[in-house]
Amino acid sequence: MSLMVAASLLAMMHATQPWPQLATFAPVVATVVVLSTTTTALLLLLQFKIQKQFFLVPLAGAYAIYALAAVSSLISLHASSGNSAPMATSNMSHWSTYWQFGFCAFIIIALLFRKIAHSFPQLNRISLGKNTVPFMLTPLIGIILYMLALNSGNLFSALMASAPIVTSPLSWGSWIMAATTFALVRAIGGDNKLVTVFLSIAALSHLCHVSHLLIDSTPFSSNWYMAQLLSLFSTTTLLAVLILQLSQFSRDLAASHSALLEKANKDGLTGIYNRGYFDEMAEIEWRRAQRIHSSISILMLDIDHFKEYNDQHGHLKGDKCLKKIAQAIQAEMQRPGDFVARFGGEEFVVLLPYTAAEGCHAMARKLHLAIQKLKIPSLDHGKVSVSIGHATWETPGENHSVSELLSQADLALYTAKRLGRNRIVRYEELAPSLAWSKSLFPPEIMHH
Ligand SMILES: Nc1nc2c(ncn2[C@@H]2O[C@H](COP(=O)(O)OP(=O)(O)OP(=O)(O)O)[C@@H](O)[C@H]2O)c(=O)[nH]1
Repeated sequence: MSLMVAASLLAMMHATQPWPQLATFAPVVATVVVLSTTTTALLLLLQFKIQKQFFLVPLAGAYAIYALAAVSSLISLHASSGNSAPMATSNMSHWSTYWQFGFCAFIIIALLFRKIAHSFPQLNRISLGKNTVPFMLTPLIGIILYMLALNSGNLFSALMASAPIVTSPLSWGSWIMAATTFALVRAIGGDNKLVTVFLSIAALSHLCHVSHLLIDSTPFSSNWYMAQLLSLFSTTTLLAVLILQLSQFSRDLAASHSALLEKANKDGLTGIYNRGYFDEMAEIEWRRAQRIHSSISILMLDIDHFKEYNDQHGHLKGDKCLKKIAQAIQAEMQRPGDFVARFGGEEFVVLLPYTAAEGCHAMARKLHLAIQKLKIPSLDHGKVSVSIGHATWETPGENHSVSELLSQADLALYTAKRLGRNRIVRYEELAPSLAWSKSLFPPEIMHH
C-alpha cells in the first residue's frame, strides 16, 4: 500500500508531464476492467453461496456497478474513436460520477452488513436460487441508478457546470466517498483478514485514482496513465484473492472429502477397513474374478474364547488385544488387492483376489503364526489364539454370488471352532461331507 501511495505521489508531482500517446491503452484497460469486475461480482456471489455471509452480496453489487461503468466507458470510447482519451475528459462524465459513488456506496453497505451480521442471521440463510429477490435487487438498483445517471445530464451538468474538475462539488463528493470507504474498510475489517487486506488495497487504489482525476486528467499525462493503472489495480486485486481463496477452498474440500471417505470406510477401534467397505470391495473383486476367470479366496478369523478374555482382563484390555491382532493381520497384507476388514466383534475377514486354494492356505498359516508370535497372555489359555476358516473359488460362475463364498469360509471357521479352536480349516476339506455338516449343525449354531 505504501508503494502504491509513493508511486501515486510521484505521478502527481509530474502530473502534466506528457508521456507517449498509446491510443490503445484506455480501451485495453477498460476491457480488462470489464472482465475482472464481472468475474469478481460472480465469484463473490459464488462465495456467498458457499460461505453464507450476506455482506458478499452488496460487495458483488459494487463490482457489478463497476462492470456497468466500464462497459459504458468502452462504448463511449468506441463512439468517439476520433477522440484520443474520452475516458478522462476535463470534467467527470455522468457515468464516472455515478460509478464512483455507486462502487463506494455498495462497499459501505457491504461493510455495514458485515458489522451488523449477527443481528440479522436470517440474511445469511438466504440461498441463491430459492430467494432470488435480494439478488435481483442489487443489479436492479444498479440499473435504475445507472439509467438515472445517463438521463439526468442536466442535473449533473448543473452540479458540475463546465467548471474544471477540481472545483466541481460532485468530484469532491466522489473523493470524500472514496476516502470514507477506505477508512471504513480499515476500521470495520472482518474475520477474513485476506479479504480485508485486499479490499483495503482496492479502496486505497480507488481513492488514489479519484485523487489523480481531481488533480489533472489531461490525456496521456503521467497523471492520466497513473489514474488508469490504479483503476485497473483496484478491480483486479480482489479478484486475485478470490481466485486464491476458491482454489484453496476446493483443495480443502477435496482433502476433507477424502478424509471423510476414509473415516466412513474404516473401523473406529482397530483402524482397519469396516464391514461396509469389505462388502463393496468383495462385490467388485468377485465380478472382476468372474470376468477374467480368475480364482478368489476369503479367509475368516475369529479370536478364541474372547468373551472369557474380556471377562478376565476387562474390556479395555480386550480392545487392545483386538487392535494388536488387527494390526498383525494388516501387516501381512502385502499384495495389491489383498485386504483385511473387521467383520464384526472379534471376527476378521480377509479378501484375497487372484489367489487359489494353496496360496490361501499358505496365507492362513502365515496369519495364524503372526498372531501366535504376538504372545498375548490369556489367563486360562496361555496365549490368545485364533481359529481360521477359508474357502476358494477357482472360477466363480455367473450364477453365483460372493455371499456363497463367504458362507463357505464361515462354515470352515465354524468347523475349526467345533474341532477345538486354534486351527485352520479349509472349506474344500469339508466339501464332500457338507450335507452332513449342515444337518449336523442346527441353524442357530450356524450363526455362532
Ligand atoms: N473388548 C471388546 N470386546 C468385544 C468387541 N466386540 C465384541 N467383543 C466381545 O467379543 C466376545 C465374543 O464372544 P463369543 O462370540 O462368545 O466368542 P468367544 O468368546 O471368542 O468364543 P469362541 O469364538 O467360540 O472362541 C463378546 O464377549 C463380545 O463382547 C470389542 O470391540 N471390544
